[in-house]
Amino acid sequence: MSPFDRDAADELLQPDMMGSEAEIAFEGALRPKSLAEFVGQQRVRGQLQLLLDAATIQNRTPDHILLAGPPGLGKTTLAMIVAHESGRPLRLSSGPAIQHAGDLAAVLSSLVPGEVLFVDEIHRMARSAEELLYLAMEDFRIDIMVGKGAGATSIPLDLAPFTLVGATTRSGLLPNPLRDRFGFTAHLEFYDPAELVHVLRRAAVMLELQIEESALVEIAGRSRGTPRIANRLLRRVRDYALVHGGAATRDVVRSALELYDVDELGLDRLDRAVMNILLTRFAGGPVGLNTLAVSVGEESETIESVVEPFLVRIGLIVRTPRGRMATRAGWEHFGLAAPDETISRAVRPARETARQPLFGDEL
Ligand SMILES: Nc1ncnc2c1ncn2[C@@H]1O[C@H](COP(=O)(O)OP(=O)(O)OP(=O)(O)O)[C@@H](O)[C@H]1O
Repeated sequence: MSPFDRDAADELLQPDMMGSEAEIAFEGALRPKSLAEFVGQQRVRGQLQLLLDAATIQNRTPDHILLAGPPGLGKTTLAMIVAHESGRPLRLSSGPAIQHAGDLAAVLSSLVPGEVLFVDEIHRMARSAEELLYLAMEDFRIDIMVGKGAGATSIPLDLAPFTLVGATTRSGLLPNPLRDRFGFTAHLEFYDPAELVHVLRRAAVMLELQIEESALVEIAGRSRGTPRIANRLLRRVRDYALVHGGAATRDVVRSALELYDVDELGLDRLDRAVMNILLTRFAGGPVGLNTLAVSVGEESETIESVVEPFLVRIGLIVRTPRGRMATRAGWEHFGLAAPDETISRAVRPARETARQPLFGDEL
């Protein structure tokens, strides 16, 4: 088997793939309800808290918020927290569901005063709807077009004040006029293993699973910095411990995750395919993102929003002005010798980070 093969891990490690109904229900139950309960993202939490407190003092709706970052890092959860903490109702929608200006007009005109409108994948909303949103965000007003051609007229419609919370994995795709209308943009970062251990410990309690601390650290190190994946791996470990009738120890975690081909760094089939092409066909790069995407038969959006941020973060590739390049650690992870001029980057030491004091005061 080539080091680039193995695909059983795919379903477990895809942060943008939702699982079974049971998993969705589990995710829902796990969502923290307040900023204080939300693990990690200390900076974003502080910024959001200030924004919400200021709105409360002034007795107005909080400013519009854009949440940007890879899938599974907690954007939906934060939107729910914004509504919960400010005591306002929440309406859920998504960019792909808004394919016409009329779809958005229907949602906006039915909002109650102060409602929080969450639009997931906002970069996938139709252009015509985006334009309608500019005025709505700025003045709480929309112009509805009636009729066609020369006889068309626009009827202004006042809206209830609302807070838009947009989520995107591709903030670069949002047109500037839309981006500029958000009072605050939060960039969510991948989680450190210590933070994931905290997320996992909370989930283990909900699953009524007895699990050793070292086992949590082991799962955290393989979770791609993503709480959704950490929780998903924990469920598989729970199954394994249940079937084999033992406590969830570090060895049990290793055996369970080996069964699912989740390697020590948490790489999946697509990561391996990208690394394979980069190392073997392009001699480690530099190579452009689109070329990589075409070579592995995947959308460049997926490579850019899911694969690349993770590979860069763990130090297997770097972005250079001429394209993406494999690092020395990237070559070595696949058991290949790096050319002399290769850039050195340490693989982000998942376990070592986790051995440091686990939680700061903010957790
Ligand atoms: N900071 C956190 N603390 C605890 N649990 C978290 C945290 N962030 C995310 N989770 C958990 O991870 C799961 C996924 O989170 P969520 O759905 O909010 O991610 P998302 O960024 O909206 O993903 P997507 O972009 O795919 O919709 C949820 O079960 C949530 O409870």
